[in-house]
Amino acid sequence: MSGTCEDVRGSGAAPAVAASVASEAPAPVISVRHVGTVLGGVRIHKDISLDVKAGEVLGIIGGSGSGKTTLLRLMLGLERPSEGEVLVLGQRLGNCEASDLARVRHRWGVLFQQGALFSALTVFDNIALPLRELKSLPKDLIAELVMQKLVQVGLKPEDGAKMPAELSGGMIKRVSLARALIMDPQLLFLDEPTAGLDPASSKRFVQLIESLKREMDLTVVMVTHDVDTLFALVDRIAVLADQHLIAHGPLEQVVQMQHPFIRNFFLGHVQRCAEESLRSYRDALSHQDDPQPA
Ligand SMILES: Nc1ncnc2c1ncn2[C@@H]1O[C@H](COP(=O)(O)OP(=O)(O)OP(=O)(O)O)[C@@H](O)[C@H]1O
Repeated sequence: MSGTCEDVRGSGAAPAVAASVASEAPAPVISVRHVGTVLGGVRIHKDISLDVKAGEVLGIIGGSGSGKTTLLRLMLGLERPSEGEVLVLGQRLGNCEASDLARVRHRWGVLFQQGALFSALTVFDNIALPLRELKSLPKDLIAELVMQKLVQVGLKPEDGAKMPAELSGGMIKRVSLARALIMDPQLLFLDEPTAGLDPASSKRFVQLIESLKREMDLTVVMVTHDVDTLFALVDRIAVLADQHLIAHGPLEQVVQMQHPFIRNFFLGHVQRCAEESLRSYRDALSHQDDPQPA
């Protein structure tokens, strides 16, 4: 199996330089070390190792069934690795105490693919849920925080009274994002954030994620099939295929790799990844208005 981009870049460093760089580098926000996963007797991952650095957006791509969502679930402590270990925000997941897991979970937010809103609760109550679970905040403060988040994700305060069934696809995503961010997390996980949205809504939602990422200084891990979303947001990508991590590095380096999955995935898009094109694409996106939540 081919090495990662980072393996290749790191291999040329003189040992003394490598050691001093390593001692100065901040600890990664997420560290996946030699992880293997077997679910229901089926091997999903073999020897996966990757880091997520503070402040970056890591995109995870791979074919259907390649184990992207399972990797996300390992990072969320919802699955245990069969081999290796996963550390998130300094906490080793898998066999930690429930109270330690609960503490670290308060420091991340998750946007699930279908939004995962509770259909019997209003928008307000869906967003307030994580705050109410703390059982220590006064009602007035909860109301104020929920209203702030509604506005921050581009919704109106009066949308708080609506039921999920009354919302458009774009609004559902925004409510889910507000809930994911209500605890002001350091880390945000996004599973197919633009799935099911039309191109215009998808573009507006990506703009919103980009501006919130900057405002809140978030580290983001995102699974996506969508090339435009990747080009708009990610710093590095991790590519899963044949149970392995076949690439892990900056977007512009990974697109050049010759693995058949990578070639097919980026077919027709390689030129867009040239540094200048990428910069102007992102500039154009961040300068467009974001008027409607549609
Ligand atoms: N609990 C489980 N028990 C057995 N097999 C599982 C379980 N969860 C996932 N799998 C299998 O693991 C493989 C990877 O699933 P996963 O959902 O992680 O893939 P994915 O890359 O996210 O796919 P997609 O892009 O289609 O959503 C699939 O073959 C799936 O059927």
